Amino acid sequence: MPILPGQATYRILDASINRATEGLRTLEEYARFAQDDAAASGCFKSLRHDLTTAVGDGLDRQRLIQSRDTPGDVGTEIRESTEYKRSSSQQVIAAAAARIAQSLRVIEEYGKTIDARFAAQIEQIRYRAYQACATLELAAFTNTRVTQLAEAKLYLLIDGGESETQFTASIEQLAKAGVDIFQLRDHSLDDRTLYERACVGAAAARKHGRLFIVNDRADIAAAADADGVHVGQEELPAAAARAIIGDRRLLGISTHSIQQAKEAVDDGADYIGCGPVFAGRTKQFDAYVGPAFLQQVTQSISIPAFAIGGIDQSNVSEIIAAGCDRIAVTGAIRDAEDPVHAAKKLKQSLRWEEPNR
Ligand SMILES: Cc1ncc(COP(=O)(O)OP(=O)(O)O)c(N)n1
Ligand SMILES: Cc1ncsc1CCOP(=O)(O)O
Ligand SMILES: [Mg+2]
Repeated sequence: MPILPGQATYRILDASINRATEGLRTLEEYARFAQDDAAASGCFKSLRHDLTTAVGDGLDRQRLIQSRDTPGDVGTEIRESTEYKRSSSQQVIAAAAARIAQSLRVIEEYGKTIDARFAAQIEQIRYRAYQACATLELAAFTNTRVTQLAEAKLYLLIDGGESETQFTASIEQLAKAGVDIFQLRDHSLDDRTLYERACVGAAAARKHGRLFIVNDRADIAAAADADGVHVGQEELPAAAARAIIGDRRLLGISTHSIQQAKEAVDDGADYIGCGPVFAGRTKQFDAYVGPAFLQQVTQSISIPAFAIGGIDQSNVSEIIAAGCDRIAVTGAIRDAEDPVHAAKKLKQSLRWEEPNR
């Protein structure tokens, strides 16, 4: 069927309106279901609504529908190889944002040939869409776990406790006392109980804006929606753990030498554990790295590094003197007469203060 010039314009407009609406809907769903952000979701919904209203008022809907000729559209056969590839939700968002911007611009330009007032309305919608897309993209790219990790100083390795109730109560009390990261480390629990503790622990930590990591088990970390997993040198390799937990969860790796620390960075760790620094009651070792290793790490490693092993109030100053102000502990809090007080005191010791000059 030959296409009249006016019909071609309507055909372009129809395709672009559909594209813009689909893109807006894609972002609306992300804001609603992935970010639980009612304001952002509402913003995309009203953009969609305003676009539909502007089209209804400014264009002849019958002509739009009559111009549609999907089987005859030569463009449906042309596909870029990247068009079917989206390896993360961030890519989905970036693609949808680009589609919205382009299609609104097309509607505006071709709309000018029909009705200047309609084109001006679309221009306003386009500006609002730019702003909404930029805000959503920024939020999607910012991993709040990484931001929280960057600020964390006190990391506690904790077992599953006597019951779910006791476990969550401990996490809540210690989170208020200043523990920034909890790691569920319990080799005695069966998988089901470990998973259940991880679920309630992650929720309790999140309630107080703290992170919750699972020791050794990437599968349980992902299933329980924890913030990440911590693996040792003889456990899952970094790439395998990452494949299970995904890009948005944190990966911690134990390191015992500067080579291992550098490897961990290259392998994509978000943080490292450095130790064992001193002898402690929780786990026995044949050798200890001492504060000298911490000095090497603070001089050459850029990701957060937590000193671990036998650290308590009596020797935390040695860690700080080595240039490290992040510690991971078990016994210092677990075995204290007053664990909340012990956590508060450790946290105070880690606060960086401007030295007198
Ligand atoms: C923060 C942190 N650092 C080091 C370790 C030790 O991990 P690993 O060497 O795998 O030993 P286990 O904890 O699995 O016995 C850790 N768990 N956390
Ligand atoms: C799991 C682990 N890995 C190195 S040291 C350590 C135990 C930490 O516990 P504590 O602080 O009681 O020495
Ligand atoms: Mg381990």
